[in-house]
Amino acid sequence: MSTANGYVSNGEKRLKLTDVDEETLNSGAEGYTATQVFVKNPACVAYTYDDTIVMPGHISFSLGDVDISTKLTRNIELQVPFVSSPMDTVTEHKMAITMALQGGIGIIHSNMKAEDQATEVRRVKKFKNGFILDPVCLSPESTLEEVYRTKQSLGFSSFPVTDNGKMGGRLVGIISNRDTSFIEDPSVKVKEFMTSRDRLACAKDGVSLEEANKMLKESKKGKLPVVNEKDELVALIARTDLQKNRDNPRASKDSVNKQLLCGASIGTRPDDKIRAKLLVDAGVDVIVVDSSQGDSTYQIEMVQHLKSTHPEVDVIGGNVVTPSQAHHLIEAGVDGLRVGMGIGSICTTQEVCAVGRAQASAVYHVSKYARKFGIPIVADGGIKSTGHITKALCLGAGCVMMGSMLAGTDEAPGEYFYQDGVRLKRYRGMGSIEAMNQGGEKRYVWDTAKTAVKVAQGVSGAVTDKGTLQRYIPYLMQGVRHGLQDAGVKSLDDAREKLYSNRLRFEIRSPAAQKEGGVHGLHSYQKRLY
Ligand SMILES: NC(=O)C1=CN([C@@H]2O[C@H](COP(=O)(O)OP(=O)(O)OC[C@H]3O[C@@H](n4cnc5c(N)ncnc54)[C@H](O)[C@@H]3O)[C@@H](O)[C@H]2O)C=CC1
Ligand SMILES: O=c1[nH]c(=O)c2[nH+]cn([C@@H]3O[C@H](COP(=O)(O)O)[C@@H](O)[C@H]3O)c2[nH]1
Ligand SMILES: [K+]
Repeated sequence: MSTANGYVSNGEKRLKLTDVDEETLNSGAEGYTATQVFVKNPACVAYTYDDTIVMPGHISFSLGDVDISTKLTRNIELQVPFVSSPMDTVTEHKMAITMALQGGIGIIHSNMKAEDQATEVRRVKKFKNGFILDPVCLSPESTLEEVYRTKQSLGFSSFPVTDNGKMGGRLVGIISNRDTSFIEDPSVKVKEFMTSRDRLACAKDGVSLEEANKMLKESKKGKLPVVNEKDELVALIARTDLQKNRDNPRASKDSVNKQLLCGASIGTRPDDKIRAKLLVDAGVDVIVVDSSQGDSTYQIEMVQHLKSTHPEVDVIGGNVVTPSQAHHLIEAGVDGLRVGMGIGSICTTQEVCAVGRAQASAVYHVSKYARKFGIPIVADGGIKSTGHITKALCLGAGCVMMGSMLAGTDEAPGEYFYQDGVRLKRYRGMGSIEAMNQGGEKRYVWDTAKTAVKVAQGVSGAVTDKGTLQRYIPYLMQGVRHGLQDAGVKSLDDAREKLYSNRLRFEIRSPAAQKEGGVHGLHSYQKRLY
């Protein structure tokens, strides 16, 4: 398909894009350009996702042809435009691994010691599909009672046994259900009933997944320990994992070592330079400098430091919501920008500080400005549905960052709990009192008055169980593909091309129209997402 002068040649047929005359096109009958909605805006109103709606376009391609690959930063490309937020109830290594396997990326939060955050990054970078790199181990001196307790709390039944009871110790045996089924005395030691090393089939460090698979088939066992030349345990391979972990062709990987991509956030205190160094040593691919108001000398100085000290690592600055804020961070050298202030589901910033911006306006204005410098935008927060993601992408964002959408999945930190019969997980703002207390004093020691009052800019709550990301992310992707196809948009480049040439059209919905766009008038209904 080729485009010229607003005309599209589609095979033999030469279609004018909207198939209507100029007068109709300019009358509002075909919706409005983004400039009309967001720039020539006499009422000085800012809009967000729910206010806006995208006009349908012409579909000349199949759903499967919709390409949602994108750029996160100047140098990082992703197959899927989804980023998990650096929040302590959203992104630790499990979330980051799954996000990267699904083609997106996770940003490990910084509400923990710098060394621990670096360990989380290392776990993502060292991840190998099908290889469990941190299996829970037992010692030969553990008792049957301990085995039962560990089984019960973790939900799995096989454990490697090492001389020191830890990962990396010398492998001395393995315990599975079969070993424990006929023993009654809870004080019996593991060494008495384990399957000992001499009866175990083990793989050598460096084994490929295919070779391991073959060995598991031959041994007819459920687990295959991997050991190094000193017979120390380096990994465990589980048959059940192999079955579900088919290689993911979309996975986000670095070009050098083909390891999963991983991001991490830091703050703007002097100590954060040390944190950044540890993260870089752990192999982090992108650092997000995390502030609610990113246009500060603190952040500019931090961005300059990162770009001069670790030029190989991309830096995302923010958060910003205006072109002038963006300009300062672009000048400082950022490779990407994070957009959104006070619009997150757990945010109270606009209430508490009176500063921020409605998100659709923020995304449109900052994307349009940063594009001149080749800087992609992450639309951060306020995403409640696949429709919101599609709108963010149609307004110029390269990616969306999500908190509440991804909290409450199996891969998010924390345990599920029940409240009023509903299965929930905790989700809280990083500016909530609870999160600030967890983070220790780092944020307040800067206030010289010892009596400084902590002002919350977020709340602490819970979200419902969404199950595993392995199903949820494909659902989100497919929803976005449907939306883009309906808008007549074949890729994210195509979306931007149409946005800035006024061929992508929008309208503002009245409050009644927004109601109409949702489910209405039913006595009761069930909402199943997929
Ligand atoms: N996107 C959003 O709308 C919001 C996000 N948040 C999240 O909450 C967390 C905390 O955000 P913030 O409170 O903005 O953290 P922050 O650490 O950037 O800022 C807190 C305070 O410390 C000051 N400060 C920062 N660096 C300094 C330095 N080197 N010397 C002296 N003072 C310094 C700042 O000016 C500010 O007053 C982040 O995870 C952020 O993403 C919080 C509120 C809104
Ligand atoms: O005002 C705020 N107070 C907070 O305590 C807070 N914690 C996180 N964030 C921001 O919200 C984003 C996630 O928003 P969603 O849950 O809507 O996806 C995140 O990605 C952040 O940008 C906060 N904003
Ligand atoms: K909010």
